[in-house]
Amino acid sequence: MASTERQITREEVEKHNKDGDLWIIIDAKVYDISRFKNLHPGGASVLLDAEVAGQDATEAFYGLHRHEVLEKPQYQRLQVGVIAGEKSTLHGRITGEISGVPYAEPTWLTAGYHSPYFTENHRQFQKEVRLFMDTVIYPDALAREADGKRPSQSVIDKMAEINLHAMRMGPGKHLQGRKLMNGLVKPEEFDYFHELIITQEFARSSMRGYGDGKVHQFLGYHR
Ligand code: HEM
Repeated sequence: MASTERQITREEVEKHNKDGDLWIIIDAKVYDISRFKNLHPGGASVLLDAEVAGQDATEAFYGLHRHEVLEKPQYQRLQVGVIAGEKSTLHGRITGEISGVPYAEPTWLTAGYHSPYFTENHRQFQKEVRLFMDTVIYPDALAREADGKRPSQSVIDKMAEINLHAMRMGPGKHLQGRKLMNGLVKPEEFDYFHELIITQEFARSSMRGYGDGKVHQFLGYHR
């Protein structure tokens, strides 16, 4: 059985509440932070606090960290099991997902908002661009941010395949005869609002801090 499936009771976790033998619960998952304690960027003392050591630290954790911290492999490895009979309820962003949080998305593209300019095709286009950003651009932006290298050729090729750069230049003759976004939008239907969506998606991904400057490099901007 993988260590992340091991069923552990809350009573058991409470026993591991001291320096050298330290467990905590975050969102029904049990983490052994005995050794990590001394490497914790937030210091060791907070982890030895009576309300944290051997306890459910979900609120304390989410008050101070982004969810993505727990998704990093070096921290995922700290998980030793799950609380018996309980289920995790918190998750990070779902790939390609359009946020339901009020004002997290451009209002004119949110469901129920009527606009004389934006059509269903624009909304579908937004979804496709978001999915492309999440699955193709982000992973490479993160990796290139870490190693300082240029965007991967494979990513540039994929961008060329859907004609992202051509679309980024806006509507016009240069789109004629090209297949845009796998055929989702016809060259003669492509308008400034489609272009706006692409620009917004790149800006959004930079704001989220995913490979910040690197995301702009994909569009040919420079820091
Ligand atoms: C498995 C458990 C934990 C991991 C992997 C972890 C990891 C980290 C990391 C990577 C940082 C650097 C900042 C960031 O990237 O967000 C950090 C900062 C911090 N952590 Fe934790 N942490 C854990 C549990 C906790 C708990 C339970 C507390 C509770 C009280 C805590 C309190 C803090 C504080 C006070 C900071 C400094 C925040 C700041 O400087 O703004 N951590 N932690």
